[in-house]
Amino acid sequence: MKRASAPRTHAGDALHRGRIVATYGRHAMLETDAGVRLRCHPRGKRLDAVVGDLVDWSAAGDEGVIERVHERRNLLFRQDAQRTKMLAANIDQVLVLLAAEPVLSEAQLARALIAARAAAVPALVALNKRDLQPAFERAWARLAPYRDMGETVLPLQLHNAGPEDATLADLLSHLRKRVTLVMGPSGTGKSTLINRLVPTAGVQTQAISQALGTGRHTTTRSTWYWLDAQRRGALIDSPGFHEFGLHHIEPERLASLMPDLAPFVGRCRFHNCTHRQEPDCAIRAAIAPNGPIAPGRWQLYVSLFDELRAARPY
Ligand SMILES: Nc1nc2c(ncn2[C@@H]2O[C@H](COP(=O)(O)OP(=O)(O)OP(=O)(O)O)[C@@H](O)[C@H]2O)c(=O)[nH]1
Ligand SMILES: [Zn+2]
Repeated sequence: MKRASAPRTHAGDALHRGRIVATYGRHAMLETDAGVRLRCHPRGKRLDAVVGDLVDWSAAGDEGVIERVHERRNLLFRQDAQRTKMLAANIDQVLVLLAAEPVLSEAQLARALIAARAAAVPALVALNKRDLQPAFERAWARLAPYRDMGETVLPLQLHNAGPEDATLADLLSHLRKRVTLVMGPSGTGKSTLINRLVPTAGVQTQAISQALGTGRHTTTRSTWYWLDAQRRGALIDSPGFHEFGLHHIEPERLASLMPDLAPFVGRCRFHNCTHRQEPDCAIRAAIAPNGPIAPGRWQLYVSLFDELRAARPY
């Protein structure tokens, strides 16, 4: 019986499969199927691979050359007037980590959820620092519209938790065997969470910084951490949450990406209703303090719509 020969590059070098676990500038760290990590760079000038990508690579000395990026199941990115940033590919879900303090920005949360939905990636919200009262209760109440629209919102306490506190275990049950992109504003506890769930995270980060030649204090763009020795679940941290640009989303698509507005899309008098001031608008008719559409959510929609429309040159 004839054996299939291993795939090769045009130059005849053997191709291997790997996964991108960190990127920095033109360089990336890839992990082989056997779990070995090595530094790699793209065949061409630009690195178009992102954390989570599956790639074909060939060996060049003790480095790898990325020959091809496999087709992606999904790709999460943000885009503002200046640039487009790919955050991660092939993920199972996004975790938006918020906290009692710093006071949460609903606009930031809404943007992250819209970006996830636009990429067809499920999202999960956790509100950390339950020990900080009454700030926690206040923040929890502000998240009521999100719970009402069906988002999963979990309370969390990463510090000062009593022995009977089950919030971290609850969150973990949502993370097991899944690949989760963790995002959230500065100071909500992302590093604390990753260090609690991935005891070797610090060592891993250091190894990556050394291999990619980044400074000791610069963080790479995104980093992949396995949650378990069997390498089934993973967390990806992603810096730069505050300027979560949505310029890749057409304004006309916005309402359908907001779960509380979406059921009313297509029910307005005008088929091209923008839901801002047109008569007989089904979305505006559904605005009420206790839902289905909270007034603040509609205001968020309007300001985002205007921003996205202004970002388009026509
Ligand atoms: N009171 C309280 N503090 C917490 C809790 N979890 C984390 N913190 C603290 O919150 C602060 C910020 O936590 P980090 O893990 O550094 O936050 P981060 O999201 O990684 O922040 P950046 O690195 O700036 O993005 C630290 O001082 C933590 O000790 C908690 O459950 N309760
Ligand atoms: Zn309308």
